[in-house]
Amino acid sequence: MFITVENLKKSYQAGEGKNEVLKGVCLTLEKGEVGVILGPSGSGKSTLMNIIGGVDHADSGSIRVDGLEITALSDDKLTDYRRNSIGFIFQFYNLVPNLTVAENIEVVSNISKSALNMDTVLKAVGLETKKRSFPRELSGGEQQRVAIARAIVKNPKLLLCDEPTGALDYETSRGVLSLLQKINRDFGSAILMITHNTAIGDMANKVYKLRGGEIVETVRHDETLAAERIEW
Ligand SMILES: Nc1ncnc2c1ncn2[C@@H]1O[C@H](COP(=O)(O)OP(=O)(O)OP(=O)(O)O)[C@@H](O)[C@H]1O
Repeated sequence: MFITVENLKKSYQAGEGKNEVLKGVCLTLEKGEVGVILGPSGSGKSTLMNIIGGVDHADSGSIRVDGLEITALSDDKLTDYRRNSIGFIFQFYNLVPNLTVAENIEVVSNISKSALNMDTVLKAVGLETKKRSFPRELSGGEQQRVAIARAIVKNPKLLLCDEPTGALDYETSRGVLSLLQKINRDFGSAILMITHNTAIGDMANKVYKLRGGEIVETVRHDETLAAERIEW
């Protein structure tokens, strides 16, 4: 198994008491699979993803990514893991406004051990001609493509996507989902995606439904739908 999350628990302090945000979450993903985490606001989706991405710490439980036990890593090793193994994509693209498209991508490729070639990545996201543009000169969909290029340039084992289409219209969303599907196919990165949109689950090999910090249902698809065919 490529990713195994076992009995993951996380609480935050809330006044005098504790807010139990993850109550023993388990999930698995094979190499190159797409997983979707569906759940209402506050169900713990971002917390789960942050812990898998090495941005936050669990209270207990285990996460293995390609044989590496994340919960046991020192801070330095966790930084290495975040820097080299994980690509992050968010709803709001988090681009640096005064850097060009190429420079935004270089911020990441310069510190990655096995960075891909800039032109390969720009071609993969269809932005060859926008290399010298600034984010303000791009549409929302194009900015998200830059964010995707920045995430994949490090050649990550796992792409973590938190509502990647949350700020985009219907057609642009489908374009971004289709691009993620193509990247999954061509680069072999596993994808774990958070969404409120149940229809997006149809493009995933596995759908995990999270409610109140627990996985209440797991759906496995033997066949996945091409993003262009998803409707909502
Ligand atoms: N750093 C933190 N400190 C304290 N509480 C937190 C922290 N991060 C998240 N929480 C709490 O954990 C709960 C789950 O938050 P989380 O962001 O994981 O939910 P979510 O399912 O991603 O929600 P949304 O869809 O609205 O983004 C919420 O009650 C939130 O207030």
